[in-house]
Amino acid sequence: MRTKIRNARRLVVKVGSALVTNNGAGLDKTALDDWARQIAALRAQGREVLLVSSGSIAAGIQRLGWNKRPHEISKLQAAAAVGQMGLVEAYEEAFSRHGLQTAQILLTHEDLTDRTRYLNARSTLTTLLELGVVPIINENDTVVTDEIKFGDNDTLGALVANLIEADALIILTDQQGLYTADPRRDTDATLISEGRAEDRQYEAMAGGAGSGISKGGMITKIRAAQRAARSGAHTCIASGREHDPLLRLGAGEAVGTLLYASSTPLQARKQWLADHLQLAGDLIIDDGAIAALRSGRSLLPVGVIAVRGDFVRGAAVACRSAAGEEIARGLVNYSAAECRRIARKPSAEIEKLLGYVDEPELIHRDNMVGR
Ligand SMILES: Nc1ncnc2c1ncn2[C@@H]1O[C@H](COP(=O)(O)OP(=O)(O)O)[C@@H](O)[C@H]1O
Ligand SMILES: N[C@@H](CCC(=O)OP(=O)(O)O)C(=O)O
Repeated sequence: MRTKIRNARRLVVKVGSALVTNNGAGLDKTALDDWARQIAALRAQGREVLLVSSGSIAAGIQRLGWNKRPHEISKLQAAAAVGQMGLVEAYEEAFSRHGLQTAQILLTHEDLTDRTRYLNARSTLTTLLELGVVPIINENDTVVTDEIKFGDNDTLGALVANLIEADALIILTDQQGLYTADPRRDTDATLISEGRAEDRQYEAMAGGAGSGISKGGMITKIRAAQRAARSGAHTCIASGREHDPLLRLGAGEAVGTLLYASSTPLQARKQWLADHLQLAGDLIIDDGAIAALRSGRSLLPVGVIAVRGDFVRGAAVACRSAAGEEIARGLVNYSAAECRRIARKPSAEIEKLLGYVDEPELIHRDNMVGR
């Protein structure tokens, strides 16, 4: 089973507040340096890594000299804004020692539920990965209110894993992994080595957060594993305080708890697309495009003969033959008006025709499911 992590090419690593801030004592730069070293080594093995890091609120509270976590949301948001500065600065410094550039990404729930923003976030992240940059992701605490908060970064880690179709989500925390009960409360609790992410028995074992500075606890990690599994990503929960947890997991060592997904990323994505798509329009495609789609390739504007309906970037549309047969469906990268302007044209002309280029494909094969 651990070969699943050894073979993972694209990984999301999530580190929690307790680890990042050494239980609220301020940013633990030694720990940050250590993760940066391990992530640089994983990158050198040809893997792509994104880091979801908590710690802005805890770091801000410490920077502002407050001795306890405030209750007012606006004060927490202010602390997050102050702390985030220090957080990204520390990561930038740590990764630059290994010749790696970093990028700050702040996301809200709405960014990942709105189709257009979803595609924008996805293309920014994949472009950063192509450029060899390590994205450092956190929740955008400045603009969130209760209803649209992820609420914890375990959920954010899983949504990012879904967004960029990661092979694995590694959650580093202050325990060795998932125990049969909260080890802070039950000294007889034993470590679970592995199981199916979807197995409901784990929810009953998991309790809330272990310290005043963390939010989620183990239950949000179990739910994150269930969510990550929906796009075929396997989740590992392991201690960030151990020696080289990321490298050992990458080498296939049985560290922490592995909660594996039962379906492959491709099956999971196709299932998601098949279940979720409410069609907003049609792209009528020529015989060349039909052949391309049937052999699993992306749809390019040059193969589109006509556009029906009125839709926005990110909407679900059907790709049909001139006779009306549905060949595939997927999430379109351009609005209906833009599609009409670039239909029948080579992708190289998109910029000239629209004044900008989002993607060379009208529908990327990763966002498409054949009928
Ligand atoms: N079954 C369990 N196994 C392990 N830890 C658990 C369990 N139930 C609750 N916990 C608690 O979850 C804590 C980790 O979550 P949390 O405090 O939110 O950390 P993080 O900041 O890493 O997200 C542990 O310190 C532990 O006390
Ligand atoms: N955006 C917040 C997230 C807090 C949070 O989720 O904490 P944790 O449960 O430790 O991952 C911060 O950076 O402080």
